[in-house]
Formats: sequence, structure tokens, C-alpha cells
Amino acid sequence: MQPPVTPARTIDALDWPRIETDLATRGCATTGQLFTPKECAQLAAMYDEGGHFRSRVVMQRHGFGQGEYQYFANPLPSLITAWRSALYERLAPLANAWASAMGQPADYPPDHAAYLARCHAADQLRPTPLLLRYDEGDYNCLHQDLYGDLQFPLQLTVLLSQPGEDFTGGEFVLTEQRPRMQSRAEVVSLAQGEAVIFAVNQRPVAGTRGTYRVTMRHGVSRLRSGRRHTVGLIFHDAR
Ligand SMILES: O=C(O)CCC(=O)C(=O)O
Ligand SMILES: [Fe+2]
Repeated sequence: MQPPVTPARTIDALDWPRIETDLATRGCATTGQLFTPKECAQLAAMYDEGGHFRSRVVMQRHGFGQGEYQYFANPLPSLITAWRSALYERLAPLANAWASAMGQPADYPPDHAAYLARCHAADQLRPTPLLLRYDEGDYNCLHQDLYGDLQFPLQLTVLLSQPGEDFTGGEFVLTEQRPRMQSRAEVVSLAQGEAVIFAVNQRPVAGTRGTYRVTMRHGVSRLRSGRRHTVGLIFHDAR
């Protein structure tokens, strides 16, 4: 039997030089596999189990798209907590580098508990990790997951389903709005258990005349068939 894979070990094994380059040049990066197929199946199965969630959102009721999602309640599933804090620690230095490049306070603390304490003190008390479900015809409109004044500038989406097998279509899409220029779109293909790391709101871009900011939004294109589940990992809590 294999020993269980701890997030810390897996996180160290990711290709960070490429991830950091992709984040710097495109504002997004794929991670390679984070969750095993079994972990993906267990998380997706939670959708229909009672007791894991604090609220459910039907997207068409709010004009957010079509499909639905549920926010996990505290205590979060241990897999989610472990990954959320381990990824936070790895990403906090990057978040600080982005903040200083954009002339913002670069004071994200090194560990997630300290950052969450800051969110809670600012009345952002509710956990933001979520489980999303899309069926044929469903989609997620371009949006930002802001949830309050405090925002950690990077977030992840993990694909739990098997593309081509469980569903077709349903591609993760990012747009980048550039000052006084036309917007740019990026489609991100993910494998089952893989995540995309991307900018929540703004990110710095090094231009010839200094650094400027671009604004990112993300969404999901229409599912052509099947069912697709994802987990969203957002590091700030919600008001
Ligand atoms: O389902 C997706 O790929 C995107 C989900 C999303 O909006 C998020 O994780 O914040
Ligand atoms: Fe989102």
C-alpha cells in the first residue's frame, strides 16, 4: 500500500518554476494532478450528501449562468483545509510580490490561519471553498470571487470530473481586460484532479513604461454533454 500523499509533499513536487512563469506572463497556470481520482470522486459525491454545506446557489436565479454550487460549511472537509492552507503558504510570497508590483501593501502573512484571522476581524467570517455542478447546457458567466474588502489575489479551481469521459464542452475560460486595449481570452484545459491557479481580480504586467494592472475574470463555457464537478479554493473568507 502507498502511504497517503500529503499536500505538502505534493505541493513541493509541482513544477513551480513553470507555474510562476505562467502566472507572471498569463495570470494563470495549470498545476498537474493535485487530487487522486478517488479523492475527486469522494468530493463530487458530497454534492448530494447532506451536512457538508452552508448554502446552495442556483446560478440562473441570480443571472450567474446555469448550474449550481454549494459553499462548504465549517469544519471544511480535511482534504480541503489541508490543501487550502498548504497552497496558501506556497502562494503568499507570490501574492506579496504582486501587491508590491501594484503599489499595494505587501503584507500577506506566511500562514493561512493568520490570514483567516485577518478576514474574520474584518467581518469576513464565512468559508468560501465551494463545490460546483454543471449538467448539459450549463455554464458559468465571467465573474470575480471578491466576497469583501480583503482579497487574496490568487485562487484555484480543481476539476473533479474526467473531460471527454464524464462531460464534453465546459471549458474553463479567463479574460484579461487591459487598460485602453481590447480584452484577451484564455481557455484552460484541465485533466481530472488538476487545478488552475489564477488571478482573482487584478495582476501586474511589466510593460515597456513600467508596470500596469490588468483585470481578470473567469467562467466556464457551455457544457455540451454529461456532468462536470469542480472545487473552488478561495483563500479569503466571505462577508
Ligand atoms: O467550474 C469552474 O471551472 C469554475 C468555478 C469557479 O468559478 C471558481 O472556482 O471560482
Ligand atoms: Fe469563480
